[in-house]
Amino acid sequence: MSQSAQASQSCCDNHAGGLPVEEARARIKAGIQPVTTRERVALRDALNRVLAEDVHSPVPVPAHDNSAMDGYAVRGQDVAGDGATDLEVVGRTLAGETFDGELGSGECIRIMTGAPMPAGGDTVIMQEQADRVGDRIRVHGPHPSGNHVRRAGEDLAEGERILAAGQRIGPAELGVMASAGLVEISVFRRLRVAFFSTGDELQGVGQPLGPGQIYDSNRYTLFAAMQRLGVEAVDMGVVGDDKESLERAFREASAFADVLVTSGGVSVGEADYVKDTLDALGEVDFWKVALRPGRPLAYGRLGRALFFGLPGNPVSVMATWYQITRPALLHMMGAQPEPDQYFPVRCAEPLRKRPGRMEFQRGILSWNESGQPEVRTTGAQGSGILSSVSRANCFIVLPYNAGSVEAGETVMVQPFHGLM
Ligand SMILES: Nc1nc2c(c(=O)[nH]1)N[C@H]1C(S)=C(S)[C@@H](COP(=O)(O)OP(=O)(O)OC[C@H]3O[C@@H](n4cnc5c(N)ncnc54)[C@H](O)[C@@H]3O)O[C@H]1N2
Ligand code: MOO
Repeated sequence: MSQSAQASQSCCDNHAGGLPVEEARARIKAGIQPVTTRERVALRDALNRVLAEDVHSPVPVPAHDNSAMDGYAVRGQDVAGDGATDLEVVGRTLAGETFDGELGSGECIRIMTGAPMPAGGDTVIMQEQADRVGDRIRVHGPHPSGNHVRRAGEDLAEGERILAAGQRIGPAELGVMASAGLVEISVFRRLRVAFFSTGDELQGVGQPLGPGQIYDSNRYTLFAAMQRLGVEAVDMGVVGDDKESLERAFREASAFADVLVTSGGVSVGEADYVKDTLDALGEVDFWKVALRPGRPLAYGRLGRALFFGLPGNPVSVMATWYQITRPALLHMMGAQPEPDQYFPVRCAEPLRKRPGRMEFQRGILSWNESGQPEVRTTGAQGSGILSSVSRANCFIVLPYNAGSVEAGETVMVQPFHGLM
């Protein structure tokens, strides 16, 4: 069994507790057409975008054989033997210059890191290993031929594929394309993702809280997660807990957005109209996933837009975003699937869990005093305790049928690194 399969071990026989997480993901993926529209963008505008085609290097990188050290470029055969060798310094090359001429027997040049190798020279001796007296150096051998030389094309050969279509562009990808001298690249268009919070109790930051009110944090979490993902996030604010307001907002979003993400109002309470509104104006594909926190998630379509109705609890928003919505959006963006990142690690503390749902508890992964990796809980795991996520650096992923965990047992963790 793969680690991810272990992490998500077989669920319930019926789906009364909600659809298994893998099934929810697979169903969503099967119904999504990835975007195909391409556009050319300048390198710096490509951060977080998805490559629409393979990228090849038009030049070798590095462009020429060059020195990896500050020192002296020599002919390898001159310094291959044991014992001392005296060489005459016949020139000097800094990075950005070239040596005009060819090294003869018994000759060397002063060379700096990054400077092209002189014709005839194939080996570099670090200056710490050479004694300079006037125009001569004395070195003690042997020095292997080719030492401290970086070969032309050793990073990228001319014509080599640097990156593949579907790859997401981060700092390293931007840098490697710049190293090949690329100016513009072809990427898929950005997804436009509308989002709003529902709830009459919600107040915006900067406003005093009235009786029974709370600050709206979900729009901040979602905005940040969308920025990180590289979609165009359109904030539609807070929509009241009434059918008319919801219908108006749903219609508005479906007219311009590829995806609508809402938070709150998807449970069974008396002001929970999100699922019914989706049913009335679009179609509900499924409601309820067997994960915790976040079970009442509603998924479906609203015209041409995908719809994710995330539960209102702040931690449920984060769990459902990272486990369900984000992978779906990546697929829709044209991105290659990310490798599963679940790792077994010793759990240093007991964890409370009831069988039935796959749980994404918040953990702190670290090295203990004995030099072993271990995970600890962030403490209370209520779905309203958002600080449990900000204190964590991983999800502790507990399978459906698992019960509580004893200290010392092995659990699967999914690090936030690269995810959040
Ligand atoms: N009788 C039942 N009650 C509940 C069930 C259930 O199965 N039966 N499920 C619980 C679970 S699990 C969840 S999760 C929540 C989800 O409910 P909703 O999606 O309808 O969310 P709300 O009721 O609107 O809000 C829940 C909670 O979160 C707070 N909230 C909402 N929006 C925001 C926001 N933008 N920023 C910060 N906090 C927010 C809200 O005030 C509530 O406290 O239902 C359980 N109930
Ligand atoms: O499934 Mo809910 O998100 O536990 O609070």
